[in-house]
Amino acid sequence: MKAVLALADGRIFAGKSFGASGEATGEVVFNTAMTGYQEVLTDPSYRGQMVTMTYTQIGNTGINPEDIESRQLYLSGFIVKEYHDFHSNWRATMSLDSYLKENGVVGIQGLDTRALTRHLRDKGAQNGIISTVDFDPESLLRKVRAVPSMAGLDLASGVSCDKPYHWTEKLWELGEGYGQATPAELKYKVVAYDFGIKYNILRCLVSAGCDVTVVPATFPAEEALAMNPDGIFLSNGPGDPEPMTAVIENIRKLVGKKPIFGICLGHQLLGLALGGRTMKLKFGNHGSNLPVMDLATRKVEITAQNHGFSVDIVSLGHACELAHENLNDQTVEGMRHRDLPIFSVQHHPEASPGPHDSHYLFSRFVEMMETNR
Ligand SMILES: NC(=O)CC[C@H](N)C(=O)O
Repeated sequence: MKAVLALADGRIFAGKSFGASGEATGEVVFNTAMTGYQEVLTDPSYRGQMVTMTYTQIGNTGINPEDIESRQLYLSGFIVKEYHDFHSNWRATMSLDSYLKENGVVGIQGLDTRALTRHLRDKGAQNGIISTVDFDPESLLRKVRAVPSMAGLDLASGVSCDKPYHWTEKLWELGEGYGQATPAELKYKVVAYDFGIKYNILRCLVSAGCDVTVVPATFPAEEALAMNPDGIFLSNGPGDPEPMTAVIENIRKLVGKKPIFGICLGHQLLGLALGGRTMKLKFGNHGSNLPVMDLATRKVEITAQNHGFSVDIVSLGHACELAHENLNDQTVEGMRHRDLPIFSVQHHPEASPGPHDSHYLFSRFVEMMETNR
């Protein structure tokens, strides 16, 4: 079946339908990861976006019940060069096509994703529409131009959990699967704010010895502090951090009270709570092969990233120093508070998908909690 992708600036790509049929809109971004499409599909930070993979063959490893990063698929469309229906993987239980169909995610394949990626790099990430029912350029452009821009959208509130819960699952190990932590292993009490948290962050925290209680985005700071945690964690999540004013105000009440570690949206929210500004990048960073320097050790790590916004470090004045730098676009990759036990990173140390170079950040958080007990 035929499918088309129309971008808001008028560029149209023709391809074939896979996954669910119908129509979907969202901000089109490209992801440079060569593996891990299942983790990409279930990353809540992609809510409101349609993802194109720059890797050309997608579907070969099928879908398995283990590599999921949240309870559902959040992205609104999936764009690939060559979809492979014949999967071969000892863990696979179904095909990517069936998975997308079952979850109502519209896909398009057989288009020139290299041309699409170059277009997004030149013109910037922008809204798009995938359709298997309407092929009229005028009508498609009318529909895509009615979609609100990602800048200014608070999308995190809709993906957070409803009530607090406890998480005890550890990292995956070959031959073992996901282990469960015993109470004796969990030495540091952590309250983790869920703005669209990825499961592997929770697993990394537990494997590092954290006793994790996940709380909704709106959970009052006073109640979090009443739980007397050793540290607070601020998660990743979708959308623009700036309109999340109530959340930012709440984080402000936690600053100076407990050690804080933030990842991605959590890092951006922390930047805003500390008085800084955030801005939208031209096309952001989405992939699992992005070089970052830890400025404390001068070591370069290859990281997983998925963001379209960035913290302006200058806007934070003297309060925070730059701790990590993105070596591709020189954007702020991490910051450290000069006086308080607070640090955060823009990339995803939990990977999933991606290399484990940055796992050490979870140990840094634990050390910080230990020193500030
Ligand atoms: N992965 C994330 O937390 C993404 C943060 C934010 N939505 C951005 O696009 O920059």
